[in-house]
Amino acid sequence: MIVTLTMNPSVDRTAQLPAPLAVGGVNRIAAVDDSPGGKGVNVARVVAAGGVEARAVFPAPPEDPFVTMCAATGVATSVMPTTGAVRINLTLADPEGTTTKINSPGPELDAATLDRVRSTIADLARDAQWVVLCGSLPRGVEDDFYADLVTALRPAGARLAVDTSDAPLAALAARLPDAAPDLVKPNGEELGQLAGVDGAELERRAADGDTGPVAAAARALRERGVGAVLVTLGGAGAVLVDDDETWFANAPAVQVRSTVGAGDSALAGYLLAGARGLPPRDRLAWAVGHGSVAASLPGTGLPLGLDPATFRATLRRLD
Ligand SMILES: O=P(O)(O)OC[C@@]1(O)O[C@H](CO)[C@@H](O)[C@@H]1O
Repeated sequence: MIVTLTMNPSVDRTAQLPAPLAVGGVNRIAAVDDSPGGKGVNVARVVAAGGVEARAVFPAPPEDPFVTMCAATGVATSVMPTTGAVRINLTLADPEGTTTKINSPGPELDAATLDRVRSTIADLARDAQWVVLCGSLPRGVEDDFYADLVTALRPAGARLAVDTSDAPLAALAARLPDAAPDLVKPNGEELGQLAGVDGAELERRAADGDTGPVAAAARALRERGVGAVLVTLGGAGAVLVDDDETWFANAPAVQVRSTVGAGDSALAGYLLAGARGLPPRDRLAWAVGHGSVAASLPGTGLPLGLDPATFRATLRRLD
């Protein structure tokens, strides 16, 4: 089983604009769609659709519309009861595939909810292959919540993945190697935050076809105890450092409609390939295959139940 934790789930509201966003102007919406989101919820949905048991853990009021939306997807959930309504994250999507995301802070969590989350995750970790800690931390949660969880869950034996950004990511980086996860899935900017280098420069170089600096930063993280590093670079492809191998995959040519959920789908693809015992190059091919299909779908569109025969990534070994 793969367990995901989403501390700050969201109703993902996608507003389709008929023309590119006019900042400072009046924008009219052509269509609106709501779907259940939050990184761990997305990962669990893709993993379950790929045929591997998954469970999404998140705090929410039991009567919140978000809980009903999640139930309708069929994904198994453990809802940690809270009182603050689940946030609404807005995506402004234009016809050229540019997405502007406006994420809300989310409701504050109290100490009792945090205790419940910790003990539920610790129980589930005993029977899980992976526990995946995902997304931003809402108010009331200390920045080192994920770093503490990695340390606390280590004896349970499940492998641990973290996909977060900004302050919680910086807190994790400051606690390496003691709080080193088995997998991190940064984008270029987040890799910079983790490795203490300029992430914008990593992204610029990768966009120019030079993935050497990304690979070097990812390898440096392995030297600080992180098991594997899956770096998603959008249209510039992806890099995986895993089992002492470094691989690059180009991004398959797709018409990009919305990148929301593409990174989560890539992470799920990696986990699905791993569940089949496939080696690093295939784990990266599956990651890129799932990520690129997600990017081709509107809103928080997820690749649910893909045929691996359709994956088109070109892979190159970098070491
Ligand atoms: O605010 P966070 O927790 O960093 O990210 C939340 C979010 O942007 O991540 C998912 C896409 O990765 C969306 O479903 C969701 O709206």
